[in-house]
Amino acid sequence: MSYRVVWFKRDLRLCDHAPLAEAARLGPVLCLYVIEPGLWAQPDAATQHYRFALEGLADLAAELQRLGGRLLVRVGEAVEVLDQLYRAAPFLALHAHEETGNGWTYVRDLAVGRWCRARGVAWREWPQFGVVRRLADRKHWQREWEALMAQPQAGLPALRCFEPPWSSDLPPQPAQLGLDPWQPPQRQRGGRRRALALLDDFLDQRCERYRGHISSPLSAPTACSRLSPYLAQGSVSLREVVQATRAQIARLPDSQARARQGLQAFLSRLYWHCHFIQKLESEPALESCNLHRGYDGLREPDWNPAHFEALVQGRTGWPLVDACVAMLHQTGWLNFRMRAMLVSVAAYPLWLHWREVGLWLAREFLDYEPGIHWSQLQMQSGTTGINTTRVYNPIKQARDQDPQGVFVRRWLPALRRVPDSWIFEPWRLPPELQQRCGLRVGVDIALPLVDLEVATRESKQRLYARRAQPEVRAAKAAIVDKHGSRKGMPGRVSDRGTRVTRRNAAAPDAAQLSLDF
Ligand SMILES: Cc1cc2nc3c(=O)[nH]c(=O)nc-3n(C[C@H](O)[C@H](O)[C@H](O)COP(=O)(O)OP(=O)(O)OC[C@H]3O[C@@H](n4cnc5c(N)ncnc54)[C@H](O)[C@@H]3O)c2cc1C
Repeated sequence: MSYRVVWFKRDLRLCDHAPLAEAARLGPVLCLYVIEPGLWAQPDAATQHYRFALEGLADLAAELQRLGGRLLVRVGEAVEVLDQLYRAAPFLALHAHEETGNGWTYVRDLAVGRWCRARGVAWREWPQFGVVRRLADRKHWQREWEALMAQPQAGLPALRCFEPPWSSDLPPQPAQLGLDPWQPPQRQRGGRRRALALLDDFLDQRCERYRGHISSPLSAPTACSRLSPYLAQGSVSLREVVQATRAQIARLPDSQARARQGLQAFLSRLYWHCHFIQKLESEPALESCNLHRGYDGLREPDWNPAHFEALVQGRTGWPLVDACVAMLHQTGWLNFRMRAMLVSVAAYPLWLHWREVGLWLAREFLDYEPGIHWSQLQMQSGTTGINTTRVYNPIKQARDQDPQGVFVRRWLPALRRVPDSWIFEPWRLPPELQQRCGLRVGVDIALPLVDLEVATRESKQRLYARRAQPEVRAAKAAIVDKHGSRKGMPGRVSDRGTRVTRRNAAAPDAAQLSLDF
């Protein structure tokens, strides 16, 4: 019997799944998920991502079973698995969503394409985000995003499942895939049911606190939607979330102005989600090379392993930075402002190149989404050439976002008894007070690695000197053209929180910097 294979990757759902809907409309379907050892061996992969995917797979398998279907899970490289399947039971076509993943998935997809051509199997792919393959020009991108989000969700016709020739493989243990077994004990758990519950709760209740509460690491965990890992694994589709949000806005009475503002701000994030992934889609090299090649060699020769190690261990000596690292390690999540601050501290006073820092954070973030992640890493490190430089001072951020030191004391228990006046600069504590608080500076909390003010000033000077070079300035226009946001994009406000005007519109992505209000 001829059938079509639907290859599930980071789209673990049945709802709004165009490749599945189309395959089911045409005839019998085999639903396949491949656990690819090569993918999990990449330096950006972590046990938490793997476990989260398995949790999503369990929900997907249960949903399929309810419809009388079955999910086939195989362990092996994609081309190998497809070839074995084809030899056992030839199929007509391979259906999948387009994936803007890391360099490894890009190369794997090329290999799958070659295999399909060699076997005469039709490979059909559908976009799952507002990301356009082979985009010629950014000018009309926003229109395309709107059109995709407005399309009706793909409905699933009755499923006729092709009975696979084998049973599913048992998923290997993370260690068998070469993964470090650590996973954050308080991380979010995967699966569509959890994603939908979070979405409902956010749209009904939590959106009221979205504006004004997403910058502080204290309020952000409940004020933000927390949908990011589910969007990254595709347990919900972006279109589902956009449409549900728009429907909720339309239902809200006038009296619910705060909720409406919150939801509108949230919608602008969903838009930026795709804006950033589009950058990686259009420029796959940005995962490992500076977007603006004029910044090559700026930080590379000065790699300081001691600075990197201190950052990863949460031993920079700046309490807010170390508390964020501690929270991230336990939960797998941080809000936008604290992520930006971490990267800024790494890139400026610690003068670390973004690539190693980005790999570490990719493993730490449960929601790792290569397109957003690498674009943000470069943006916060000043190597895109098109963004206003924003350098976050971790002491000022602590005073603004955690004025009573509640967050810092929660994640750094050694500081619990330190009085407020010293809480963000414990190295200034007089020795007798240190003794009274039971704190040994240099032991319980590290001494700062560098003088924050001096190191930040020097790093900015180095960056500005590079930026002022005529050839660096000259190359900027082409990057703006290819990657810059355009006038009229949702949430496009300047980095001082004001709307982008014609006068300040020259810094195309300045807008993004203020997205956390
Ligand atoms: C250095 C750095 C690395 C980042 N890496 C990732 C990553 O790997 N994966 C990821 O999903 N987000 C990343 N972000 C963006 C942002 O911090 C997270 O999307 C957000 O904190 C996730 O929480 P949430 O779902 O509650 O967000 P909400 O505020 O509820 O936003 C809803 C959704 O909008 C999207 N979104 C939100 N903020 C942004 C943004 N600034 N840019 C693009 N899309 C956005 C996400 O999909 C998010 O789930 C990164 C930010 C920085 C500064």
